[in-house]
Amino acid sequence: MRSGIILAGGRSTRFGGGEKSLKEVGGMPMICRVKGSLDNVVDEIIVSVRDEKQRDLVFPYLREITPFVYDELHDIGPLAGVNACLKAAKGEYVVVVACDMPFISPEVVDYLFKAAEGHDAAVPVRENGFIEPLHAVYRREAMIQAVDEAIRRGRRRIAAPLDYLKDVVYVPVEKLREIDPDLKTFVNVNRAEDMPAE
Ligand SMILES: Nc1nc2c(ncn2[C@@H]2O[C@H](COP(=O)(O)OP(=O)(O)OP(=O)(O)O)[C@@H](O)[C@H]2O)c(=O)[nH]1
Repeated sequence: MRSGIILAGGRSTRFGGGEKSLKEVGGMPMICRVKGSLDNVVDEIIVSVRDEKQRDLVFPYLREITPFVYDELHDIGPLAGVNACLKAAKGEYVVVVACDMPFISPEVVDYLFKAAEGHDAAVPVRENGFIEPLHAVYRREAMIQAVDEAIRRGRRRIAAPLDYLKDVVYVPVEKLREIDPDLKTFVNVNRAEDMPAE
């Protein structure tokens, strides 16, 4: 079984003004686009929000996306969402993505699931060594322990748990061009000016 975790508990401080995940790209809120991209590649989707208040305020019309999972730890950033959702998920493998990646490719996600099979994770890596831990597949049980360890050591960077996984497959991003030639799957909207025209 495969699970999909969509992280949406951020405060969108760089974007400024309003809930970033609900900003529309191509006439659809980004988070709905992300969900649509995962629908056919995973067996369940979990949306990670900070707390019930955030869900009620900003996702009133996304209630069909269940379950929502709330952070158990606060003010530590995305790792809090990963931590809570991994425990709620049922899949042996999970894909973790951000809500602000409007062009996620289902084919790339499927490729990463297959690459992770029998390993602890499949994480895209760029030629310059930059990795994409928020567009990656993890073996859930191994990642639960790795995230716990990172948090216990006070390490909050989203890449920190990788140091505690034994067997990570790094997938060259260039290899993924065979599936997604323009690598739009990694487009990440952090600021208002990052919003695609499409
Ligand atoms: N559940 C949860 N998700 C978070 C948290 N912080 C960030 N995220 C999510 O993690 C992903 C990456 O977040 P960032 O880019 O670091 O933060 P952001 O809120 O999107 O934007 P900034 O506030 O401008 O940094 C996004 O999908 C966020 O919604 C958190 O504290 N809890």
